[in-house]
Amino acid sequence: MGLQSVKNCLWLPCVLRTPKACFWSTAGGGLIIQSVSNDVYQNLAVEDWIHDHMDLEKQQVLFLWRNSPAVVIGRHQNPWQECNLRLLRQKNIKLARRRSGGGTVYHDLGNINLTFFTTRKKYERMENLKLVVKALKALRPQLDVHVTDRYDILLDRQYKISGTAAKLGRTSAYHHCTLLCNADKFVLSSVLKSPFKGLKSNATPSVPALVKNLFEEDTSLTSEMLLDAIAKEYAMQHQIDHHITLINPADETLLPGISDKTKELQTWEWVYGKTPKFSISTCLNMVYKDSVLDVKVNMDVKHGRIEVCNIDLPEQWLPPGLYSELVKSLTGSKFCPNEITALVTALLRVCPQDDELHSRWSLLCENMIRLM
Ligand SMILES: Nc1ncnc2c1ncn2[C@@H]1O[C@H](COP(=O)(O)OC(=O)CCCC[C@@H]2CCSS2)[C@@H](O)[C@H]1O
Repeated sequence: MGLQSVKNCLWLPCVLRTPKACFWSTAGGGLIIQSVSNDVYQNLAVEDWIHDHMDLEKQQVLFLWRNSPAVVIGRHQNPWQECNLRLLRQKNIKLARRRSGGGTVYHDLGNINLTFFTTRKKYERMENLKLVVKALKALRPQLDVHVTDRYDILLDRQYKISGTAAKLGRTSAYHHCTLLCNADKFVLSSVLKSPFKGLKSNATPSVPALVKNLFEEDTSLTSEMLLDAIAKEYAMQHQIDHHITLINPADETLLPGISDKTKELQTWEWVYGKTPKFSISTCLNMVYKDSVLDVKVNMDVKHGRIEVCNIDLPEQWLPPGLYSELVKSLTGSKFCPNEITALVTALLRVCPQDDELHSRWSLLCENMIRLM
């Protein structure tokens, strides 16, 4: 079944009922839905919505979704430690923090995401992954794919094609996983490299792996074929019809409260502010008038904000008043280039207009901002 034969929203005729009743009135033991959006925040919000609103005792759900380029970190991770934030900004790649634990992955349209929603009691990652492997094998029996004991799916015994994470609620749960079809591996590896040295934290570290795209192994495969094969296998195991119901995550009528969920996932406070406390101890090698100046910088960052800040500048390099103003305004600020740029620009404005001071200040600030 291609996308053209995908049935439109099954619950459209029942928008006047409560959302729960609405989902309820669809197929018996399960529902397969696919997002029409490629926005990572909207799609993660759909996960939250289903987790919070649906009665998964009555029917389990498989949610299929793909995102435009994004890096997705785990709930307890540190984005500065996990990826190259500067490169993400340059390339316009979104950064999202999901609610499940685990490591950092790269998404683009060449990567499929699958979310298996069940009650907490019925949550079974291995079964879900075996279902995916079975679907792949049904499509291409010669594929050498298997599930590892850390719930990755490997191709040819060594290449990761799928990573897993999960969220267990009080009564509901979901297990979601990726499937690399033809993602940009060059971008994947370059954005998942942190330039940071000297960062200390208790955040969950990712477990880097060699990755491969399924389409490298078989060029005749398409994402639609894979989605369809997975939907078929899921439908068979749940004894439901294998129609894929399209869902629009921007539809407040169908998913009341979804836009607030989407907005929350986009906030700085969620993406960066939820980072476990960390400290940075680094040395800025600043080239000034043909010599290299080593400036030690130590910072403690809590909730994404600078809590303690020490910059070890040579004496008299900056007027002492300006130095203490700098440290004072950095303390409490977001560890974020935009915020720091605004702050140092404002500080310089109240300083004497001296060329020498100006170039020293710019050099220091540029180096500090590059850290973030
Ligand atoms: N898209 C994708 N798929 C599989 N493996 C990937 C991907 N991107 C990066 N990687 C590799 O996995 C490691 C991190 O492995 P690690 O085991 O640390 O983390 C994971 O696997 C998390 C999977 C989360 C899945 C969610 C499903 C929907 S939203 S995100 C990374 O360093 C790369 O080497």
